[in-house]
Amino acid sequence: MVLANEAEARTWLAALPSVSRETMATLDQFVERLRIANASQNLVAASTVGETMWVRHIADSAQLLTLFPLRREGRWIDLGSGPGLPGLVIAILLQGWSVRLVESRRLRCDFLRDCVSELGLTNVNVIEGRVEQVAPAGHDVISARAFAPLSKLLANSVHLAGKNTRWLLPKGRNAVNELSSIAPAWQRLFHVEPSVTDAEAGILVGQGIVSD
Ligand SMILES: C[S@@+](CC[C@H](N)C(=O)[O-])C[C@H]1O[C@@H](n2cnc3c(N)ncnc32)[C@H](O)[C@@H]1O
Repeated sequence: MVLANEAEARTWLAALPSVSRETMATLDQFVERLRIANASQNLVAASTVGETMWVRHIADSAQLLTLFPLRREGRWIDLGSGPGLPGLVIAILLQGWSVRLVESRRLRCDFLRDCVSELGLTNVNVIEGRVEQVAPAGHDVISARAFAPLSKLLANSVHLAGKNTRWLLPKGRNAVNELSSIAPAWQRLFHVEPSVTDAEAGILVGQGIVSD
């Protein structure tokens, strides 16, 4: 199944477990802030701002929740969040979870902090800095969209993972190639799931770490 347009994306999202009318309203607020901010800083591709924001960004982020057994609480970290994709969308959808957004660019962090405050989110921590410098800590989920090539991503973030960590890595049309580029021991931890927003795109889903 691939979402064909904005109306389908909204309907699909509204049918996810625990997505209330209030949640949809908060997502609408986020989309509006993204549209406005994109006029002054390049947060998302301009071609996606008019007609495909819900498919390309909101549903594309939210689909990560369908790829593992969801608990009520947990610790999620999103690497290279940019304007909060997927991390801020996840924080809106999973208000029982603690969500950390790591982003190195100050202006983007300003946008994230403004959104957190305007949307009244209490479960988000914006970390302004580089992923590789975040203090070692365990997380239940690590996500990263369009952040870094897979081998570099893993090398720079393994200190944030443990044996139970779920990796959720949207990799677009290059998912299979990227997976084949890493060491076999790491490859065995991952598989590719299809994306609901692009028939040719894949999401790398992994579990745990390779210990030496
Ligand atoms: C291509 S953008 C993707 C943003 C967002 N994940 C998305 O899908 O729209 C990559 C983001 O990662 C950030 N970034 C790059 N290297 C980083 C690092 N080492 N630590 C933290 N953020 C980084 C960039 O500033 C940029 O906002």
